[in-house]
Amino acid sequence: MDAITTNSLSRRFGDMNAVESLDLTVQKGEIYGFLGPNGAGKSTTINMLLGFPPPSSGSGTVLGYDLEHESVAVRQSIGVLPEDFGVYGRLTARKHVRFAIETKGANDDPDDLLARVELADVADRTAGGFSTGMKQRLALAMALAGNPDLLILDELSSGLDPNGAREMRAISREVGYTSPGRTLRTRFGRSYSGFCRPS
Ligand SMILES: Nc1ncnc2c1ncn2[C@@H]1O[C@H](COP(=O)(O)OP(=O)(O)OP(=O)(O)O)[C@@H](O)[C@H]1O
Repeated sequence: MDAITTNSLSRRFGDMNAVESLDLTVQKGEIYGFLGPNGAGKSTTINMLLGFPPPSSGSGTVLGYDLEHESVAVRQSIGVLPEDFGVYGRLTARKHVRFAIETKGANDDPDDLLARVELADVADRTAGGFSTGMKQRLALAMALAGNPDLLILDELSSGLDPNGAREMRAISREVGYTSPGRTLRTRFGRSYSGFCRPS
C-alpha cells in the first residue's frame, strides 16, 4: 500500500487554481518534499490530504484511506506538524502532548515524547512564553504521538534561525525520522513542505 496517492487532485478558490491536476505517489519509506514559492499550493495540497478543504475535483488516499470520505481515520493515523504549530499559549507543554495522545487513542508517556524533542525541562511551563523553536519542537512532539506511519511536516524549519533549523532536522533524525534534505524530489523555489516516514 502506498503512503499517499492522488489522482488529478485539484482545488480552485474562485477563479484561481491553487492546485491543478496533481498526480502524486509517495511510497512507504519514501521522503517526499515540496519546494515552491509562496502561494504555489503546498499547504493547500497538505490541507486536502488532511480532509479540509475538500478537492474541487480529483481524489486521493492516505495510508489507504480515502482523503475525502475517511478524513477522521486519516488524521488519527498520521502525525502532522502544521504550519502555525497549533499550540495554545495558556496550556502547558505536557497538556499539549497529553491532548495529542488522547486524541489519537494512543498510550505514549507525555514526558517521553517531550524528552525526545528536548523539552522535558519545561513540561510544566505554558507555551505562551516559548520561543518559535520551542513551539515547533512541541508541535513535533504532538505529531509523534501514537508513533505514526506517516509524518506530514509543513514548513519544518521556516521561521527558525539557521541553528534552530539545524536543530529541528537533527531532532527529527534522532526520533527516528529521516530528515528532509538531500533526497527530496524538488520542483522550484525555496519554501519547503514535506512528508517524512520512518527510516
Ligand atoms: N482558503 C482560501 N481561500 C482563498 N484562497 C486561498 C485559500 N487558501 C489558499 N488560497 C490561495 O491558494 C494559493 C495557494 O496557497 P498555499 O497556501 O497552498 O500556498 P503555499 O505554497 O503553501 O504558500 P506558502 O509557501 O506561502 O505557505 C494562494 O494563492 C492562496 O492565496
